[in-house]
Amino acid sequence: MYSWKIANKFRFGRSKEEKEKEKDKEREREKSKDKEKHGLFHHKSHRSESPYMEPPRDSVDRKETIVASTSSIAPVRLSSDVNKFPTTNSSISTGRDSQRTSSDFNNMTDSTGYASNNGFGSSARNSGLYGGDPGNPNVNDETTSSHDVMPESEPLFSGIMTIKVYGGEGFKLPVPITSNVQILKKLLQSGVINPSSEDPSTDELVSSLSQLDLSGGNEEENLIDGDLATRFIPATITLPSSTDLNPLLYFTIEFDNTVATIEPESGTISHLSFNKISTFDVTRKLPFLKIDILARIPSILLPSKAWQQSNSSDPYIRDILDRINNNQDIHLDSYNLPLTLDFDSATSFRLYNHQWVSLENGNGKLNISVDYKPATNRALSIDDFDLLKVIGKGSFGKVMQVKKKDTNKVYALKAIRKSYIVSKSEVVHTLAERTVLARVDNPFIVPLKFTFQSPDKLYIVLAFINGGELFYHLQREGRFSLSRARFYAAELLCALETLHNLDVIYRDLKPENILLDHQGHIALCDFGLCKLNMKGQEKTNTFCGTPEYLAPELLLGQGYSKVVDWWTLGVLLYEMMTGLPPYYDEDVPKMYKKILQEPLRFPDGFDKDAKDLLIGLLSRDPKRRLGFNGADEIKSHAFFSQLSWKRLWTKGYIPPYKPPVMSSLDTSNFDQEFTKELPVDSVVNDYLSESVQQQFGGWTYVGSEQLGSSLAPGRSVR
Ligand SMILES: Nc1ncnc2c1ncn2[C@@H]1O[C@H](COP(=O)(O)OP(=O)(O)OP(=O)(O)O)[C@@H](O)[C@H]1O
Repeated sequence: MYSWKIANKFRFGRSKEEKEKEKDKEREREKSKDKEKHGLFHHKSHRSESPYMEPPRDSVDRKETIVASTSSIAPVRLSSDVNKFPTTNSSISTGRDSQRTSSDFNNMTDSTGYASNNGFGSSARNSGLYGGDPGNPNVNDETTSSHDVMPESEPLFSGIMTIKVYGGEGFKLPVPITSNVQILKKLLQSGVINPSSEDPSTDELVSSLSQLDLSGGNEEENLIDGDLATRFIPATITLPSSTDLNPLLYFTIEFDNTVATIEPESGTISHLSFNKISTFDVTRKLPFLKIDILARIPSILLPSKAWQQSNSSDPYIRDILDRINNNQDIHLDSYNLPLTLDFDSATSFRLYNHQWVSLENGNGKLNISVDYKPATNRALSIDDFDLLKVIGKGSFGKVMQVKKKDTNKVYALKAIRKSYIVSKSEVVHTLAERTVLARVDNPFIVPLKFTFQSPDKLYIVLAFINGGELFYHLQREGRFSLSRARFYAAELLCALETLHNLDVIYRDLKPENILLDHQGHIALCDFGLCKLNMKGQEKTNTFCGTPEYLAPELLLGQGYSKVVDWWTLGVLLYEMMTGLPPYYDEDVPKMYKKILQEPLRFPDGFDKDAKDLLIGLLSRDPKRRLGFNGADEIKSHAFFSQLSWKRLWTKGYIPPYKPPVMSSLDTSNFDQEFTKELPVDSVVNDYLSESVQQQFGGWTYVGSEQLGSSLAPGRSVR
């Protein structure tokens, strides 16, 4: 993942330009130190010298995944050999980032003298059949062929769901708003109050409102109680300083992590009219769709600061006021609308007909209809999408924000050049990514919508997750509060548990691979390092992952099982709570040595339960690591005792932080380096032999597990 990219220490073969940049950076750092010494910086707080305390975050680079496919390059004998760890600079083929050719890869010898040739010839590598430890029968290595990672056939299922929202009733504002006459006048003029009623004119209404004792006991300020406001205040307003219409209330419908925002057309807060239609691509039989009601109250409508201070002893009100003052939307209520998609219907179907749906906590109701229409299972092509923005670049190609032409739904589309992955011997990993995504069904894993291919490229269409990477948020904030770290760890634990239940090891947990959705829930992405078919305690031996997150058994080349993922969960929790991974060192071999030998240290005052959990997860002996006997072991730890896993599973907790996302089109959480690029699907003219093309058979996915190798014409869009 490359957004918010900063200089990368772990890439090897750094160019002259990069080295120059680093020197410049070093000079800048020196200058900064000088400035700090002379008191020119007052915004940076001093940090402890303690090794486990947080250094300036900007000294921690984006962590680069390393992908090496041999078991023989990793083993290091403790202590005497500890300085001979393979590093990305010397010995580990990064696979994705390496400039080496595949034949270099075959005969590579690292600086420690460990040969990296795994016994497979170059033809095997070129066809993606690489990796492994042929000498060790107990070890399951990357000898998987494309047939092993290709999905079994499953019944076809896909369609289009149309949701019509007619109106809503009974909503209210969660806080009183100011009754300043100027503002009220503007507000009341800005919406259609209630065309059918015999309401007095705006002026009359304003004057009658200002004569009311609306202060609710507060003599000094004239306020309109949230409940009362509902009858007068339009649902959509223009503010004194603007001409734009803003909804005070809106709601979102979420299906399979694709979100539609429904804003009112007219009416007052207690009596809204929507008249909106939204269509969703259905590729999985999910049991419900999620409806959330949110308030977007401009801070100009809030009572004075003095009022806020004297009335914020209630944590609920305080939280709401904080959010409004920080321009955040307030979650008011939600409802999981049950869906019965479990039918084999070749014809259209009405699931709800003008149904009034009451929200969970009784804060209003909505009138809706839901229709389902089965789709014709044809393979998609790039022509089915409008390309909107570039949002990121992976090692194999770019990721674009796109809009599907028929449903108008916004997705992330990852385009991968076939010839490139073949040349990097990454066919198996790429197929594994698609297979895992197609099989997995977990609320905290980015949902796959479709895959298709052209003669030159593979395409993956995913739900567009627009709250930004966890890495980005952690960088900005330094560290997270205990409850926020716990929330993310719990959702990730569920995601990893699901993968393990499918016999998949994830292998690359880190903040860079975790996205936040529009509400602030976790969406794990980048499944390019997944290892499939890992039953029980079965071991594999491929040296891959991210240096800071490598588990000791992986470094020691002893073979590793699913339990490595629990180590990485521990590293991530530690990083979220302190700002740095536990054994972080700029020098990679030193960091590996620390991972194997250094005691685990905690800052003073570290939460007792968190400490105990981390000691369990970061146990160097995989057999004694918490989670060795399954995820339940971790779930029942005291650190999570306040959590209902059932509720968590349904996204039932309101996330502690909501990223600033205005709509499904919003790309403000993505690096401008990408978003300012022209979104084009570049033309390539690679020749791929029939046998190479055959490896990609079964790639195509439109909600069914398999549409074979169907090749779309692959016209490039300009
Ligand atoms: N579903 C998504 N929604 C929003 N953004 C996404 C999505 N998937 C990927 N991205 C963005 O695109 C970037 C690259 O994606 P990704 O990491 O999957 O590519 P990759 O080639 O596998 O990367 P890597 O080189 O790290 O393996 C990510 O950093 C992320 O910012």
